[in-house]
Amino acid sequence: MSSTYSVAAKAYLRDHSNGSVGMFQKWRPSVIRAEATVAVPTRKIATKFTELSVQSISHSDLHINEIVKRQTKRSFEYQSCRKPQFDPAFLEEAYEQCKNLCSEYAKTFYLGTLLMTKERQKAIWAIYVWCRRTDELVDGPNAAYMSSSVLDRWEERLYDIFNGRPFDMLDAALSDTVHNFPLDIKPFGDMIEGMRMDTRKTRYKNFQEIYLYCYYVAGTVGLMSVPVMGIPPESTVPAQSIYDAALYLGIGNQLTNILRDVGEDTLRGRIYLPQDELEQFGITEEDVFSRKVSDKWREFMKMQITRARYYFNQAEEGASQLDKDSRWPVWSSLMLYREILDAIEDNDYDNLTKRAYVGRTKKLLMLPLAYTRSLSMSNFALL
Ligand SMILES: CC(C)=CCC/C(C)=C/CC/C(C)=C/CC/C(C)=C/[C@@H]1[C@@H](COP(=O)(O)OP(=O)(O)O)[C@]1(C)CC/C=C(\C)CC/C=C(\C)CCC=C(C)C
Repeated sequence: MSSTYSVAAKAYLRDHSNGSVGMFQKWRPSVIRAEATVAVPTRKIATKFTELSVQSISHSDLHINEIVKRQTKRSFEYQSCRKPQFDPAFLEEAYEQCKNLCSEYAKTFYLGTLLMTKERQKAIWAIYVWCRRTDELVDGPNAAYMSSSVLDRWEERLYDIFNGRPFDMLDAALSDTVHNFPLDIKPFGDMIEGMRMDTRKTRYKNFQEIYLYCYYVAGTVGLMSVPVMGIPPESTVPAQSIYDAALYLGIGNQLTNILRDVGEDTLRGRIYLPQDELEQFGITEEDVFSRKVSDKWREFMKMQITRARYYFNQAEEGASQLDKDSRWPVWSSLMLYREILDAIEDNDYDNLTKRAYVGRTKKLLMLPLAYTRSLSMSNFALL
């Protein structure tokens, strides 16, 4: 299917806020839902205190291998045959808007994208904007209007994007992107599923449930990014391990995000921490809601920080396997987010009343450091 967007269509897309759904094949995530119990062996890492489970959902349960296969296809005629034909000026403006949103909301990351090729930059900006808009549905100023039908409609729009029938200008940029790069729809759909989970759930029984949530809302970003960032032909490691690393970077980022925002989340009645582990440390929900930093809390946090660092370490090797022009933003994101964990330690583990942050100067100093890291290509076998 192809479609041409004229200036009139452009205006229509901008102004028409209730576009029809059109024909589409309903996409449904095939991965397990949070409530499902999955019998897979739990991997553990030893910490100073005790063993810590690090992964209790296997990537095959999340169907990652199938996504990798589809995204590493050498030819992707299945997409190019449906490539929408947009008016070039319209498309240029669409990408320009994505670029502006990205530079406004994610300054450091935006800076990191500047070394990438033009095509890749545009694609990452378009993906970024779609992810941000998805997140805003549940976390943004209009979150009060959130309902399952809003997410259903967003999912229909996702299908339309992949079918070359975008609803608005920003969707059109992504529609072009998914036809320029071998991007599979599943990680996008899984992110929407993560937003659904967020609206239903305010407690997480164990790390398995947290891991699933982190996969949905952030691991998916890693999976979306790899086909755009590219794996160079000289890479000797299996694509699957690079995708695993990308997913782990998302998990590490999201775990860090959660640890940074514990206090803020309690104000919304939410605790994104494993209840069984809180219990093991003798911490009750009331303790969390009273926002008092006790020694028990500090010990608990040390463990959680160790686990988040584990994921960043797992991601490092993969970051060095990406195309060299794409490594800088990845290293910046990795180093910057990991630094937030140090900031929580510097606050003596008070993430209940304080928000750990990395100052502007530190952020700026990190950019050349990340650049240096991005110059080296790893020779190590992964994972
Ligand atoms: C290079 C790079 C970082 C590319 C990713 C660009 C991209 C498409 C980002 C989208 C991020 C986004 C808006 C996700 C929506 C869900 C969400 C809010 C997730 C949290 C992000 C940060 O949120 P926020 O902006 O609110 O944070 P602050 O409050 O401003 O601190 C997350 C924590 C998830 C972020 C996850 C990633 C960026 C995944 C990174 C993984 C890769 C780019 C793969 C790299 C490949 C290898 C092989 C390691």
